Amino acid sequence: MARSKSDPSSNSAPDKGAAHLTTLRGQIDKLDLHILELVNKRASVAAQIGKVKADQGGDVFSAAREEEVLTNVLKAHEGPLSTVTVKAIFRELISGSRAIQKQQKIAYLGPEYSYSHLAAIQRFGEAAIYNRTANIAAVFEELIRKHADFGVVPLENSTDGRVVDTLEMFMRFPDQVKICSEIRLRVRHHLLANCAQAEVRRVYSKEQALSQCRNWLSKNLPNATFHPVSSTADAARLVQTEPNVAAVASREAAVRYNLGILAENIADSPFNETRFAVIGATDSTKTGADKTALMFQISHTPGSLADVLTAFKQNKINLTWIESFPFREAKGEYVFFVDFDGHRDDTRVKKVLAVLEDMCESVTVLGSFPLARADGE
Ligand SMILES: C=C(O[C@@H]1C=C(C(=O)O)C=C[C@H]1O)C(=O)O
Repeated sequence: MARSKSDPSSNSAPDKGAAHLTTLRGQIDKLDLHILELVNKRASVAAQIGKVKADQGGDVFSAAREEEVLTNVLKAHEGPLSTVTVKAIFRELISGSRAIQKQQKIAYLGPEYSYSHLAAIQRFGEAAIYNRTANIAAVFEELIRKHADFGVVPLENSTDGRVVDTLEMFMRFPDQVKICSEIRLRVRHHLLANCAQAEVRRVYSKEQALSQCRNWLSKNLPNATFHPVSSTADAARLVQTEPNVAAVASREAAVRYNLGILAENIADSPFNETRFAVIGATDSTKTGADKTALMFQISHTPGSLADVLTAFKQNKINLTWIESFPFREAKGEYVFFVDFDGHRDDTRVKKVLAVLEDMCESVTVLGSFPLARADGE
């Protein structure tokens, strides 16, 4: 159809707009090529670093150096991109740089898209190889047999507390694995299904996830029954196979199993976070903002725990976590797990460790590692 003079599409404003868009897109095309050149230059330098490490026998993954890289970048960052976006970009740049040196194999508690898998991807990015295992013990075993370079295991959840299976494995292999990094993952549970909410009769999820959403589920699905399964991702898989069922699982599980999200963020507590440990053959070098994880066993006598805690107090060391765990080999005795601020190379940490060596029946430094940022920070 021919355009008349009164046709608004014929006036010059849209033409100008279109021309402006072409100019701006031209700028983006140029910038993209420049970015591409720079990221590949960065990767070439990382490859050279890899050669130096191969000659000197250094590890490909350095949690301390990666923290330094991220701190430098975030300090300089002024927007307009969000911090989350910048972190995601650098996570993948670093992931690719590691893979150029040597592709890292990461063992995690499966199945795919479990929260352990999401935590592992948050730490190691898309360029790593991920090996899922059926249980937490197998993550440790994969590492000890050198089938994996690193393992990712859950330590504690803000709602459910400690993860017993992980602590038990540290007790079983006290000297064979070290914590080299920690990951804080915000756990966001969603209700996933391929039917309407009113049609849901059964809800599957991991026991802990069902318990973390208990109030929401009973209020919003009064006619449904709740069934614990081995993982949230497995629950999502089951939804594909049965009618009128839903799963409590992650957004990523919804994408993987092609399910709709009926309700978002259904956990009863708005803050739900799981802390994971990255385990490897060695721990991390000092960054200046570090934590140390320790496991110790004390005699079953009055005041022995108080004496240990006093040693921390006297050296002005802040404890960030403490858990007691029954020691299987001696009835009534306990093993304690503590996390505290500082690196094992710090003078005051060395002092407290020396005191503990004298006081305790056994002391194992599980590792020093950079303080994790909160998910999204
Ligand atoms: C390049 C290095 O190797 C790895 C990759 C890093 C990066 O891409 O910046 C940083 C630390 C290492 O995990 C390095 O050690 O500097």
